Amino acid sequence: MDIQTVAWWKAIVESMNDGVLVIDRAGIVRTINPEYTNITGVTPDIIGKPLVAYRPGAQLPKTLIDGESRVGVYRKARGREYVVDMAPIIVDGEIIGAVSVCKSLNEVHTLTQELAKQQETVAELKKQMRSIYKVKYTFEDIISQDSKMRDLISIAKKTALTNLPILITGESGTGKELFAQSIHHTSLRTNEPFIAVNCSAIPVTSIENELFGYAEGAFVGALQGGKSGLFEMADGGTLFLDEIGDLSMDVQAKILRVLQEGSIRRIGEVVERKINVRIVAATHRDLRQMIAKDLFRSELFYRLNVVSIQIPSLRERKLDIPLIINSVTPQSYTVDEEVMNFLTSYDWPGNVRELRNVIDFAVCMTEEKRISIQHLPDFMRKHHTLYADETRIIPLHEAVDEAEKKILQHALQYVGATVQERLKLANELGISLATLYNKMKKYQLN
Ligand SMILES: Nc1ncnc2c1ncn2[C@@H]1O[C@H](COP(=O)(O)OP(=O)(O)OP(=O)(O)O)[C@@H](O)[C@H]1O
Repeated sequence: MDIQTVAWWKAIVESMNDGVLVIDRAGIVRTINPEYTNITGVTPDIIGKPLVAYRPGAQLPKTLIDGESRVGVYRKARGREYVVDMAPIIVDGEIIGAVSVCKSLNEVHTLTQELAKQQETVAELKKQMRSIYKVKYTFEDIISQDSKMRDLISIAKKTALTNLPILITGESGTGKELFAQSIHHTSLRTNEPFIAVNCSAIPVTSIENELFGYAEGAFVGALQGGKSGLFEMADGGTLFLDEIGDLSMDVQAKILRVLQEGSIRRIGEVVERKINVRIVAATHRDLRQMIAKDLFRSELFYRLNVVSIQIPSLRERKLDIPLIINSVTPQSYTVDEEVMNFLTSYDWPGNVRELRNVIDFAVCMTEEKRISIQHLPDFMRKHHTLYADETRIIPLHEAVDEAEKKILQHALQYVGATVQERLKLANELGISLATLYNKMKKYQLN
């Protein structure tokens, strides 16, 4: 080696952040760098002397004999702690020396402390995430004295403790999410996240990104570092897939795959990520009918419908109406008997949600802490005049409108939003598709 090359290698070794000591084939120390002195306290006067004479416990000379590398050897000398990696230096198949590279344990301690700090931050963030995704409702919040509802609550409580998928069906506002939250609360996953996804509210173009996440650069506008999806966020907890009947066949197939494999693949990524998620799905649609029309995958239905909870509409459990009214009305308020009777006989297309809204509104309107018919929303007062007072003569067109609205409201609950389904409904109703859309607009039905 010429002088320039030797100077070059010396400069490299001296600039290293790890301590370096090199011995030749005879076990004589040929070089050490300043960091070696920093870490071990051994000064450069060792150079040119046999290592074992200076450091009797040194293992580096063994490397000369067996040619084996030694990694992470712990050493403590002169009150200093460090770890050493040792390797033979081989040229043309012959061991011509050995090198020892050491790292101070102070640095390792600092890194360990830094790691522990980061782990604490991750644990704290996880805790915060759990509190964000904590459920609000429990089974105690489900108000009902209906025997069918009591049976459903009992089934839900029992199955909550398992990992079985649950499918909750029922009209809008019947309490599907209330059941889903209560199930999570009672389950062993209660301290893990409850993630609710309204499948009908997420645009078709982003539903897959939201559910499965994506890798960096998966598409234009993808976040740096990629993004985890809702399945990943719910890991360890419960994923509530609300309005599952509104998902395209394509997305249904992908969800089915996730459930079968127990793992997800972010969009644009090839690695599979294991997930442990309990699925509770809900819909107001008749999935069996959708299967018959090739709008829902039967394999997914059977996978989700392991436990089936079919919540009856409020009009099918009228006894619950006064109970719910009383629970929503503040204690110091009274409700006129006329109001109670009228609300109990009403059909409640929006179920418990609509009933709660009507009472909240009436409580706001009354000034004497007494709810009478006049405090109900306009559309209900109209309905009351139409139906409650049978002796009163009302314009026929108002009665016809009201009846028409009720029929449409009811029918629309059971059909999807596609043109084909609406056309089929229009045919069943004996009107054209255009007339159906006009009437939906007139009565503000979606
Ligand atoms: N049996 C019940 N007792 C008390 N409150 C109820 C009951 N059922 C529903 N509610 C209340 O009614 C509202 C609507 O309930 P929830 O959101 O669970 O209905 P949903 O069936 O999931 O509706 P959607 O299909 O429109 O999403 C909530 O405020 C919920 O607390």
